Amino acid sequence: MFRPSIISTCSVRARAAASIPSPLIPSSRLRPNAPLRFYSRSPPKAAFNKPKPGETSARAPRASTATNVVTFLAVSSLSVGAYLYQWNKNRQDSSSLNSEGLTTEKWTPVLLTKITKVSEHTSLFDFQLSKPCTIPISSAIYVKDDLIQAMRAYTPVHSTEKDQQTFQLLIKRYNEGQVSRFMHSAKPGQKIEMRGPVVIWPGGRSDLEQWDEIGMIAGGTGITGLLPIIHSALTHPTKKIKISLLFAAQSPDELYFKDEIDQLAKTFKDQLRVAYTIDKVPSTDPSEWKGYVGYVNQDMLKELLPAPKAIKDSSSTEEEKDKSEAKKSIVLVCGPESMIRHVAGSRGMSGQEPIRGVLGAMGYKIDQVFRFPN
Ligand SMILES: Cc1cc2nc3c(=O)[nH]c(=O)nc-3n(C[C@H](O)[C@H](O)[C@H](O)COP(=O)(O)OP(=O)(O)OC[C@H]3O[C@@H](n4cnc5c(N)ncnc54)[C@H](O)[C@@H]3O)c2cc1C
Repeated sequence: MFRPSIISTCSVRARAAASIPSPLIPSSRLRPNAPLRFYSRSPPKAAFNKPKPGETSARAPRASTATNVVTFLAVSSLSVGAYLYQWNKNRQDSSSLNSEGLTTEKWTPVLLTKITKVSEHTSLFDFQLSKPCTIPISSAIYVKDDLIQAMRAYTPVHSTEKDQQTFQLLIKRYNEGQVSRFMHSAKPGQKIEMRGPVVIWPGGRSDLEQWDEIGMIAGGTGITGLLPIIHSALTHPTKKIKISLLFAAQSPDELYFKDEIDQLAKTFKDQLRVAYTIDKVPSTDPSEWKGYVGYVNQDMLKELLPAPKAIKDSSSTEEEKDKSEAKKSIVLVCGPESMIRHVAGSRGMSGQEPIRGVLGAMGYKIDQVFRFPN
C-alpha cells in the first residue's frame, strides 16, 4: 500500500487559533467565577410553611428538613444537568465551527459546498475549510467514508503553495467503489472527514526549477495530479520550463479540464505541447475527434516527450552528451493502475520497480520516470 511522506502545513496555525475564545462558549466558562443562576434560586417557600390551624395535613403535608434537602438537591442537580447538557452542546457546535484547518494529525470535518457534474461518472466537489491552509502542489488529501471507516486519497485540482480556504476534488464514481460511491451520494452542506495534505511528488514544489523539460502522461482523473504542476511550471518567475502532455481517457468527456489545458497551450505556445488520445471514437460524431485513438503507444510519445536519457547517452557524441547532461528532464505518469502498468510497468510497493511497458521499450529508466501512486 502506498505510504506517502506525511507533512502537515496547517496544524501550527490551527493550534494557535484553537485558543481563541468563541462567542458560543457560555460566559461562565470565560469568567469561571460568574454565578450560575440556575441553581442559586431557593426552593419555593410555601412547601415548607407550617400548616395553619384547621387545615388538614392531607392538603399541605409538612416536609421534614431531610425531605427539603433532598428536594433542593434534586432540583439543583436537574438544573445543573440541563446547564451542562447545553454547555456541552454549545462546546461541540463551536468546536466543529472552529475546527482546525486541515491537518495530517487528525480527521477534520470539512464543509462540502457544491457538486458539479462534469461527465457521466465524474463530479467536481467544492469544499470550504474553517481556517486557511496551504495545500502544496502535487499533494493529496485523504477522504474518509465514516460508515465503513474506509479512506482514499484525492488530489486537490488547483492546489498552490499559498494559503487557501477553498479547494476542489474531482472524483470519478466506480460502481463497486466504496469511497467514490460515498462521495457521490453526499450532499452540499454535509461535512466530510478529511486528513492531509500529503506531498506526493516533492519535485513539483520549490525545486521545480531544477527541471528543463517535464514530460507528462495522464490517464483520466490522473490529470488532477499534473494540472497544478503545469500551472506552476508555466508561471515560474525565473525559468521557462518546457512541458509536454499526452492526456489519455476512455472518451472525450473524460478529458477533464480540456478547455483550460487548450487555453494554456495557446497562451504558452513555446512552452506547452499537448496531445490527446481516447479509447474509442464516439459513434455519434466521429469526424469531430481530431486527436489520437487507442491506448498510449510509442508513436504518440516519441515526438512529444523529452528523449530517454539512456539512449542519448549511448548514441551521442561527447559534446552532445555534455549538452544532454546539462538538460534535466523527467517523465511523470499519473492515472489508474491499469494505465500506469501499460505505460511504465507497475510501480510496486516501493515505487522503485524497473520501468517497463511502453516507456521501458523506448529506453526510459527509473531515474527519469516518476509513477504517481494510485
Ligand atoms: C495519491 C492519489 C491521488 C488520487 N487522486 C484521485 C483523484 O483526484 N480523483 C479520483 O477520482 N481518484 C483519485 N485517486 C484514486 C482514489 O484514491 C480511489 O482509489 C478511487 O476513488 C477508488 O476508490 P473507491 O473506494 O471508490 O474504490 P475501491 O473500493 O477501492 O475499489 C473498488 C473497485 O473499483 C474499481 N476501481 C477503483 N479504483 C479504480 C481506478 N483508479 N480505475 C479503475 N477502476 C478502479 C476497481 O474495480 C475496484 O476493484 C487517487 C489515488 C491516489 C493514491
